[in-house]
Amino acid sequence: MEYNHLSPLGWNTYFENQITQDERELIVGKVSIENKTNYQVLAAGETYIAEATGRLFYMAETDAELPKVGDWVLMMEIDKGKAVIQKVLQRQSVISRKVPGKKLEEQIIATNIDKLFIVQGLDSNFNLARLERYLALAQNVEPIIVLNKADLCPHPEDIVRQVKERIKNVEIVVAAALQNQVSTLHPYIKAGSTIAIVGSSGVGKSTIINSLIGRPFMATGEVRELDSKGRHTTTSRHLMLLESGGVLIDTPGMRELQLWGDQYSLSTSFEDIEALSEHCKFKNCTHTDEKGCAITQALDEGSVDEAHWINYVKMIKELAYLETRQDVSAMLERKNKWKKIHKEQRELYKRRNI
Ligand SMILES: Nc1nc2c(ncn2[C@@H]2O[C@H](COP(=O)(O)OP(=O)(O)OP(=O)(O)O)[C@@H](O)[C@H]2O)c(=O)[nH]1
Ligand SMILES: [Zn+2]
Repeated sequence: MEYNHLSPLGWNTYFENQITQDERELIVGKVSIENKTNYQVLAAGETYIAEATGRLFYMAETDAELPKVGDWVLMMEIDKGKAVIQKVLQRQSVISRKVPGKKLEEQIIATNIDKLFIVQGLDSNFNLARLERYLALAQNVEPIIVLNKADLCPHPEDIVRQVKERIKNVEIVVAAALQNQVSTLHPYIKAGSTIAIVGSSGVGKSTIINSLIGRPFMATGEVRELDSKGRHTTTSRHLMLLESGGVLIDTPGMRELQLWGDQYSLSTSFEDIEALSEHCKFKNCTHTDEKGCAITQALDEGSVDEAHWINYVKMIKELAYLETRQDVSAMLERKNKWKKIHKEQRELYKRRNI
């Protein structure tokens, strides 16, 4: 395989099969930082500062189609260390949320992820409902719950038990990153696999990364040095290749995590409830006050936790709203876009006189 050298970064045949004969001359790279106006891209033995072509911007119907951290891109070198991104290869997985605020748009957190470390502190930050919400991000990736700051909790095993009672079939590890106790994470970090780290602000994501790589990760400095214009750019996601193998993606702490997806995103956190709902009398049961609802019956019997159910109903409502509105916004976007294209085409024809 002529792209063998890319496998430590997670390259595989899924991506290779997308490259046409004509595109074989282009440089393949992985987006490691997204800046305001450009990207840092890792390729064979070289780090590039790259911009997306105007065509790529023009063709993108939404921001989500533009290069994001974790993406495999095809580039053309224009100068030493500088390149232009021509194409984003189709993603194997996407972690995204709804943009904060009222807008109904997707915000991509990272792409082409194999595993997701969902971090929570074992201090006052610990919150089961929030864990259930973060698990909805893990589509097509393996989630691992990381309970950090074990040093601040007298009995971490009690919390682990609590999580296990509510969330089935998800691995849970305990860490104390400030004390460099992160060895519980090592088994998940393998050569060629990409892991994103998510969690609210202050749970210790950066401390975990620093402890894993054994030195402080000076992201801002590196970016300033690499930015061709020497500008101070605020970056929010960083992809790094570990010396021991494996790729880590750090993400900014999130204040609110609004969902972007469909009902299937709930199947990890609410596997038990979804299984029960098959026995509801009505197909469109909302599991609130219908007769013959298997879930409310289980609640009455005490076999389903009430807080777990309340969170399920809340999240399912949020997704249902999105599903009805998503179509509308997608349609509007497409419409505006086509209007723009038709207008430009007409102008082009006019200039060419055809
Ligand atoms: N006691 C204790 N404190 C920790 C631990 N891990 C991180 N901290 C502290 O928690 C605070 C936040 O840690 P960060 O690593 O900056 O958290 P973060 O998740 O990267 O935060 P954002 O960058 O805002 O998303 C810092 O003061 C850390 O020293 C831990 O295991 N135990
Ligand atoms: Zn029901």
